[in-house]
Amino acid sequence: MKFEHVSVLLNEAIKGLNIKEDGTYVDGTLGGAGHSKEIVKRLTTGRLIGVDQDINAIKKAKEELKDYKEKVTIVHNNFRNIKDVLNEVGIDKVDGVLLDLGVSSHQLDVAERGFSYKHDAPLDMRMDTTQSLKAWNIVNEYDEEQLYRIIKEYGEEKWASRIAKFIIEERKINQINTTGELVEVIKKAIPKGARKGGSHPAKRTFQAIRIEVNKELDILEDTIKDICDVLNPNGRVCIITFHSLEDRIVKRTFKELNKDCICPPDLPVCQCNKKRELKIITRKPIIPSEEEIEKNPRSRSAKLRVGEKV
Ligand SMILES: C[S@@+](CC[C@H](N)C(=O)[O-])C[C@H]1O[C@@H](n2cnc3c(N)ncnc32)[C@H](O)[C@@H]1O
Repeated sequence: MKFEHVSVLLNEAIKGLNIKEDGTYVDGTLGGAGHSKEIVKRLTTGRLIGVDQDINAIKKAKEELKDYKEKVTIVHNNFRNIKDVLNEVGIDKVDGVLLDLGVSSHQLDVAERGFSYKHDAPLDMRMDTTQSLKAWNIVNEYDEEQLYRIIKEYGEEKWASRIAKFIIEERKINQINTTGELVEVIKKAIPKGARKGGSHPAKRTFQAIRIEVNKELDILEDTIKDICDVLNPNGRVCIITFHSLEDRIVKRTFKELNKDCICPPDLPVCQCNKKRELKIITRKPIIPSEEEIEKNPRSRSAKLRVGEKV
């Protein structure tokens, strides 16, 4: 299958990175290399380190960036390991880091990856296919309380309690092996009246399971702090998120990094010694134009936040 992915907030992210032609940049989420290509085109003596945890994305990015080989280093890894990745390629500090979070359209479109409720496929959802935890393990091995917690928290699903209960009931009879079987259980759990209109009934639960499989939220705060550590002064971090849970973490972490002392106000002298590390460039997140949303409906929920190392 062709690797199709339309980059979201492309111009806005490139502008946000404030690219210097001799700078060093990291794209932590290479995907189809749409953003990376625009970064590398702007470099003369500069360098781009591209990272993705999905081996298919790595293959695609290598092909897309083959004309820029001398300026690009591509690494199959999780962006949570950004410090190790830079260490391994002998780089100490960088001038910008981009994270365009979530799944690519390609990952959603390849049925056998098991990300989509629109195709029937084994329950997988791993971005990194070398890891052992799959959606199958969550659906068939988590207890009711764990299922409820992730569906409620990561899916913000109103019917989380019923969905968790119905999954457990189904498991007493049959294992749930495919995305299609899971969709049927979710449909049974959500009362018919509540299913009219709006989004697909399985959308939120699938999002929740995907986040749990790939530990998408657990790693975000620490990664942003690590990014801040590796940025040169005036270096930029640009993060594109696709749902409110991710955006909240980015907003909160940027705010924390933007603060000086965080001691309780009644302490006469500062004991935390915390220094402001990041200036917030986007007070409000940048969102796609109506034109972009019309051309690429997947961009609808995107938000870009930009910070600058002080
Ligand atoms: C939305 S796509 C990026 C698309 C890319 N910006 C483009 O324009 O083509 C997200 C990519 O990030 C990767 N990804 C998500 N979380 C990751 C992580 N923690 N570490 C490394 N790659 C990750 C996914 O495998 C996917 O290929």
